[in-house]
Order: sequence, then structure tokens, then C-alpha cells
Amino acid sequence: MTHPSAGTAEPQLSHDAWPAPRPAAPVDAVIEVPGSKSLTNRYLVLAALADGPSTLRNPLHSRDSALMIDALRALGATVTEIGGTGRFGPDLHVVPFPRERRERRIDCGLAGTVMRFVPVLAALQEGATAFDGDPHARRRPMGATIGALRGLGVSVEDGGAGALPFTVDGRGAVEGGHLAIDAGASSQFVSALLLAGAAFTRGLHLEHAGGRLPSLEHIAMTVKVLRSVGVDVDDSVPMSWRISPGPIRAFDIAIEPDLSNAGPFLAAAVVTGGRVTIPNWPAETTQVGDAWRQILPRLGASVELAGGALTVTGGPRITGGDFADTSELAPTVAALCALAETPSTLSGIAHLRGHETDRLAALVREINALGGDAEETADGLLIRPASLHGGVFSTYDDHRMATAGAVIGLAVDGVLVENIATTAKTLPQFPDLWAQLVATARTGDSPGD
Ligand SMILES: O=C(O)C1=C[C@@H](OP(=O)(O)O)[C@@H](O)[C@H](O)C1
Ligand SMILES: C=C(OP(=O)(O)O)C(=O)O
Repeated sequence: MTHPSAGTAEPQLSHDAWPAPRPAAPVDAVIEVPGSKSLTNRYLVLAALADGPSTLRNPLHSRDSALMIDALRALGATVTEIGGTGRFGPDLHVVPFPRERRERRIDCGLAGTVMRFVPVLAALQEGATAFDGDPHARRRPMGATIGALRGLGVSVEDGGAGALPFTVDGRGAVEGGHLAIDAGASSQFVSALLLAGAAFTRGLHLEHAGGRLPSLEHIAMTVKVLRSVGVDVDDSVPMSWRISPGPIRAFDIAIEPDLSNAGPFLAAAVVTGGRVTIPNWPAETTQVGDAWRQILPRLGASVELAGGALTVTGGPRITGGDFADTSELAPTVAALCALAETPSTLSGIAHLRGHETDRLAALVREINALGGDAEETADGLLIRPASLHGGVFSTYDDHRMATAGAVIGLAVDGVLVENIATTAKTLPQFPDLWAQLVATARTGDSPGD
């Protein structure tokens, strides 16, 4: 991204804004997406704790995974890029961290998985680990992590803020046992403790005692991932998890494509009345993005999972609806609802106010800035049909705001997405893949055909 030098009369907009392409015809594309952020960062954490070296195949390479790799290296793990057949970068070989005493600094960027998962690992190491992140990261909820560590007897210095920056003073071991937390602000508080629980001397009995727990799919993913590496997890009681102490088995695992990041491409089929296929769609998965198969038909599309690929075909119009608990899919769903012919509600997503930005406020502001009719509810959004016009779509360093702007731009002339580069958080290839997608509207060819 280039910026005008000080003193020029040129508006910054012309440098920073990405003109969202509006195809003249329906898209007809096959788009391969890189690996899942949530799976990559979970398996990286487990590899650092495992009983031997592990391999991640087709991992995500993005800002969030790079931050995780750097964090694990700071804690002493060895992470090496090795050859691989994946289109989106090398496989990763991870040698777990030895227990060692030293001081460290970790940059969490804006990555929830880094700021929530890694402090628990730092508690297992010896020495002080200082955590900080991007300016907005200091506003993301962290109180449950800090409180949980203290509840486990680990000293955390946070200056009383209950947020980043803070320092974890690890003692080389965590006894574990029973712990109750309020994870109402993020499922990642639960996942973080579960991922490390088997490495606690007495294991972990974690209970969520608080408001509604969001993003349950992500906790189910954590449990499944733990079982895949031999960790004994009892989740038979709702809102309670028991992890037996024991080794985390070293592994060699292929990472599924990121189904949440497949969303904007699938949405392009809905918006343009075209067809988009995502190859390597897992037959079984805990990724929340698998819900596209239920969500998109309700917006007027048809969906077919066949031969390991998901194909979405757009209908003649986009219909709105009531969408509950869409978690990290919500910005893409909201973009589609803003283009729908009937009203929509999104509910069960109050915690999105603590995501990369306050996503509810940001979506309302940006949809309405384009002439839309959106408002916040207590736990989500109400979006009514409106005729949209072009303008700047601000993204607030939020990758999913950027892709939401691109989706709206497929149907509205003159949408300028500010800081498209923020998509590098989980999908650095977004502008290129989007260009490939849109090119199929002109040529009728799929990339790679
Ligand atoms: O554990 C994970 O990998 C994630 C959990 C969810 O967090 P919240 O529970 O904070 O929504 C999700 O939104 C985030 O993108 C990734
Ligand atoms: C909420 C998200 O990210 P994070 O892992 O930083 O919480 C997201 O990717 O939508």
C-alpha cells in the first residue's frame, strides 16, 4: 500500500482504496482456498507441546499463522518450512519447545488465537513472557485469560487493565485441576485452556460459568483436534470439559481448506447468479464454514456437495432471512443481506463487538454509508432492502470487513474498499483470487482450466 507524501494535495483515498470489481456477467469459477486459520493455529500449538516432532501439511500461511509461528519460536519451539505439494506454501515441521528459562516478548498482532492461546503456553515455560499487539488488540477482551491464569496460580502483570499488554511469569509447570471461567466474550478462552490442559500436572476440569458461550463450533473443533492427538477429553456435561493429564502425541496432519474464507467466493455465485466451486471441501468437519451449505440456500442459491467439492449456484434473486449464530461468517452474511430483496436479521453475535473491530457497528456504518438500511440490535443486526450506491467501504483493519466490501462491490458500481491488504490476516491471496474469480465472468473459463 502506498501513501501520498506529506504536502501533496492528492487525496489518500486514491492510493488506499481498492476498486471492488463489478463483473458484467455471472462468475463461473473453481477457486481453491488456503488452509484453515483455526486448524493451523490449533495444530501449531499442539505441535509445540507434543511428545516429538510433528508435520502440518497444507497449513495456512498468513499474518495470523506467522504470528503464531513467531510466538512459538519465542517460546523455544523450532518451526521449519519443508517442501510440500500445496499450492499455497510449504508444509511445516515443528519440534516442541524444551522447558527453558528466559525472558521473551510476543507480538499478537490482531490475532485472537495468538493472544488467547499462547499466554497459557507461556505459563508452562519458565520466565517472563511479555505480550502486546496492534492498537486495536489492546481493546479486545482478555480478562478471562488473565483471570484463568491467576486462578491456576500463575502470576500475570497487566497494570490492572485486564487487557493487552501484559506479562505472564511462567514457572515451568501448571498444576491445573478445577477452574471456572466466564468465556461469554470469546470461545477462544475455553479453547486456549483445553489445548494446554493435558500438559497441566493434574489435567484440567474447566467450566464455563457466565453468559451465553459463543462460537460453540470452535470449541467442538478444539475437542476433536485434541482427540486426534490422543488427548482424553470428556465433554459429556454441557459447558464443562475434563482433560486428563498425559502426552500430546506427535502427528502428521493435513489441514483442511478454510471454509470461512471460502464464504466470500461462494457469495459471489449468489450475488452474480453464477456458479462457484470450492475443491477439497471436507466430507466431515468441525469448521463453522460448513454452515454455508445451510445458509446460502436460504439466500436463494442452490448448493451441491459432490466428489469432494462444494458448488454453489446463484438463483434469480437474493432473499433475506433470519440467521442465528453465524459467528465469524457474519460479515459475509451481512453483505449478502444488504443486497437481498427482503429484510434479514442476524442474531447471537453480540460478541462480534469484541472482534478485530466492533463488527456490528462497523457493518452498520459501512452498509449505510453506501445507502443501505442496517441497524444494530442487542445481539446482532437488522438489515432491510435498500438501493445501494458506490462509495468508500472502510475496513478497520478487519479482514472480514474487507471481504464483505468486495462482496457488495460485485453488485454495486463504484465501491472502494479501503485497505484491502488487511485480508492478509488470514488470506493474503485474496485480491489475486478475487481477480481470478471475476475474470471468469468475462471469459467463461475457470482459473486453471
Ligand atoms: O478458536 C478459533 O479459532 C476462533 C474462534 C472464534 O472466536 P470467538 O469465539 O471470539 O468468536 C472465531 O470467531 C475466530 O475467528 C476463530
Ligand atoms: C474473529 C476472528 O479472528 P480472531 O482469531 O482474531 O478472533 C475472525 O477471523 O473472524
